[in-house]
Amino acid sequence: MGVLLFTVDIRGNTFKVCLFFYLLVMTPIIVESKVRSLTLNSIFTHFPFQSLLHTHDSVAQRDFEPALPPLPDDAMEEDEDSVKIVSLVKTKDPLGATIKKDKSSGAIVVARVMKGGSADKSGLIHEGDELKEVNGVSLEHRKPKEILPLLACSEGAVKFKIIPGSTKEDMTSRMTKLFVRTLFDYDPTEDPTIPCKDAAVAFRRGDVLQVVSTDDDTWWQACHLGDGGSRAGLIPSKQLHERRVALQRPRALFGHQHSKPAGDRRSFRLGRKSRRASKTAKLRRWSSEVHGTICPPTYIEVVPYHKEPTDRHRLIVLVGPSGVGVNELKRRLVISDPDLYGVSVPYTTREKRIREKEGVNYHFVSVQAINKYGQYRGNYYGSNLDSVQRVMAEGKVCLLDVHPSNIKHVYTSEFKPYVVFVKPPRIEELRLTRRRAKFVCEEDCKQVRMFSEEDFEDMIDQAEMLDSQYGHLFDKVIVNGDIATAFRELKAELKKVDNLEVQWVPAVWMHSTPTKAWRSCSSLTGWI
Ligand SMILES: Nc1ncnc2c1ncn2[C@@H]1O[C@H](COP(=O)(O)OP(=O)(O)OP(=O)(O)O)[C@@H](O)[C@H]1O
Repeated sequence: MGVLLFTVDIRGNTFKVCLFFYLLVMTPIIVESKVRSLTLNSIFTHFPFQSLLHTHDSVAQRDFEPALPPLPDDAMEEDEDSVKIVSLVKTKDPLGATIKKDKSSGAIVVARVMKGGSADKSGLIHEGDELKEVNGVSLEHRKPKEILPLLACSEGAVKFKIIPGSTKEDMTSRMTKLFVRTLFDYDPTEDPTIPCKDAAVAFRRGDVLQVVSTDDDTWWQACHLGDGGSRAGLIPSKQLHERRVALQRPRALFGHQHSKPAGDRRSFRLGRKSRRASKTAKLRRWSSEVHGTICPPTYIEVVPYHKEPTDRHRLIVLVGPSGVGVNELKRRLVISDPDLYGVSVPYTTREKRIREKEGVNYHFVSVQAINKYGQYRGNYYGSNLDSVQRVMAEGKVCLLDVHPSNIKHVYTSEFKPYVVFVKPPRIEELRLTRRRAKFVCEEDCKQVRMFSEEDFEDMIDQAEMLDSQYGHLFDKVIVNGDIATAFRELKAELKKVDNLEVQWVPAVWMHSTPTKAWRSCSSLTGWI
């Protein structure tokens, strides 16, 4: 008896149907049942064999595929090749595409296909495709917002009648591999211009995103680091964010603000001397003038930095308004581990306070000696780079206290600065902690500083200004309310930074020229 062997391919699964086994098993049974005389015909009419033949026929006729709806009559009127019926199975995730009305033709077209979304994975829907129908409902003369409910209420398979766009490019070849750190907050729920809120990616300042497409001048596509391979979403392009900031200064748009809005303290300020109000207004005016002349921070390209055991520690830059506790935190760090932490003693033109020591807290110098450094509250502060290099060469973590405007001098691969912003807490907590601290400090025979209400207000005002002007430079914000808590948090953070195997640092530190992906992002430039 011959062996009949055939192989069929059902949706990629290979099923080998081997009649040999059927006959091998069945023949002895047939023999035992005294049906030697049965003809081949009777074998073929046997039920299991019939089922086998039926299966074969189904596979041969591809009966297993989902039934497509009948081609609509009017489809025949159009060029046969240009009409596509696409059936996508809808999961709880969105389809991952946005639509718009083409201004010239009035047609509904696919505006964007999100990388990794259902539409993208299907490979059947592309940017520029014209949507004619959804589940048999014509989209003619409909607005995009009328179409969304049609999609929302459809369950299971959603059927589209599509006229493929004329410019179908290979999307994968256009995908960029670009990592950026975001330098502003973005909350799509507060952005009325986003084409589709569900298709957007929210982020906080400092997040690292993988940008997968910069094709569109207005909306880029990106996903959070670690979400690689998952669905990308829309983020404002660099150009869009710059335009928005130019139109609506001085604060970042559509995002949470890191520093407390002035409203917190406004009630306190009412009735205070007008001198305070005019001082604050002056600071704000200066801030918006500065913002008016420079590009607002948007994104900075970052690359992974793999720290080798032989690499020097990164420079730790501590910034904050005067009196917030930068020196106190530095002092505690050095006491806690003098072999690990070292300081570069800064220079200042301000007066020496009681019990401050020359060469320990500061080098106290005249204005003439230091005026090349940055100005801050009427006093000059500065640090000497040689002394920073000396501390780092000793293999220590160098703690540097500078005004943020001077960070640019150490923003290099040599120092790889990690910037910590020490921020004051709310004014109520400032009053409580700083006044209580007086007694603790006195018992401990340490330097005591008396703060006035005006000092607290100044500290909070300055913190807001620093945050709005230099916030994009900050890697970490520590609120110095309770000193023990702030110190613990800072120490843990520095330890983490020192031990992290992979750190995302500005690409300019690692490459002398921007990467190919960054160059491809048209007008992306430095931000400082
Ligand atoms: N969280 C805190 N609770 C109570 N007292 C604090 C706290 N942080 C700092 N102080 C005290 O506040 C005073 C000012 O702190 P510090 O000198 O560290 O400020 P600074 O930020 O270095 O300011 P400057 O740059 O003007 O010297 C010190 O007496 C310090 O002990």
